Amino acid sequence: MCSKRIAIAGLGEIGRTVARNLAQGMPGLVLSGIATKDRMKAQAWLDRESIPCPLVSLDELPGHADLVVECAPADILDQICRPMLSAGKQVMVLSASALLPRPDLVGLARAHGGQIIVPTGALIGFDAVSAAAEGTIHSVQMVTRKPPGGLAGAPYLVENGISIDGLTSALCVFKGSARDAAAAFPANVNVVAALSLAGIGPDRTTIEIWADPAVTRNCHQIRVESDSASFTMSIENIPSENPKTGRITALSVIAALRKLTSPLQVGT
Ligand SMILES: NC(=O)C1=CN([C@@H]2O[C@H](COP(=O)(O)OP(=O)(O)OC[C@H]3O[C@@H](n4cnc5c(N)ncnc54)[C@H](OP(=O)(O)O)[C@@H]3O)[C@@H](O)[C@H]2O)C=CC1
Ligand SMILES: O=C([O-])CC(=O)C(=O)O
Repeated sequence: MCSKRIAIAGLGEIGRTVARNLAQGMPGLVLSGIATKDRMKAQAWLDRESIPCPLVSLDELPGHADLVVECAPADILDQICRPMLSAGKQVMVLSASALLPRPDLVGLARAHGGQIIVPTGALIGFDAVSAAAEGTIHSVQMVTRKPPGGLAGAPYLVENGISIDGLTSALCVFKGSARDAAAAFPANVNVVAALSLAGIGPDRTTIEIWADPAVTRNCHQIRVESDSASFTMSIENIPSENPKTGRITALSVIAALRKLTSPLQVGT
């Protein structure tokens, strides 16, 4: 049987870990292409890691892959998804914040037999949330606490003149819907965008975001009330070299990729 060809768009924190694991060998999967911005930097990294893999442009991805792992800046989501989905292929999307204002991408996938896969990423419990969504979910509330460095530069902070430099106590910098949070903090709370897609949607899912100098991890707490169960979940993510991104994110992608071909699947 032919291996499924997996390409990576964006060779940063997540992309490098996924590339390494695919290159080391994952059953039924082969690393078939990488699209990145700085090709010289990417080639130097591939040479250092002894990973043989063609570097391709975003529009060449459909010719090289059955599935693309999108782990690039949110503003190029369209450029990655449209050619793949139009060709009836799969995209695993990490920039979940950028999906919320683009429901047409789901329509494109439907029209051409493609698929968008949003992995659990830096969060937890999408199995229970999607099971509860088969019944009636009354509310999904999330509270995120990050070290100030994990929120620095977010458009909402800049546009509203909110300074988080030198904070000595926790500051609530945002309270609102997942939809508004995704627009306000596009590189910081992809987690709530993904959670909203698993559950009751971006307008009814709510989030508080705190800049907290007392935490060293990206901490997320979720409370779900439904007609089948009430549950509370929390996760404390160790930041990777990119302080905005928890280490577990790339591992979630690897686990999701492994499920694509595994003879045993555990969890919804
Ligand atoms: N769903 C979730 O739970 C989570 C989602 N994320 C999201 O995942 C995405 C990736 O995160 P992360 O790996 O930490 O990000 P990084 O910033 O570490 O890496 C992004 C990479 O994208 C590359 N890139 C920039 N422009 C282009 C382009 N035009 N074409 C191809 N590649 C490009 C950059 O390449 P170069 O180095 O050449 O500039 C960079 O290496 C982000 O959108 C992030 O917000 C993050 C954490 C959790
Ligand atoms: O959602 C994100 O973009 C990242 C995040 O909160 C985390 O890694 O904990």
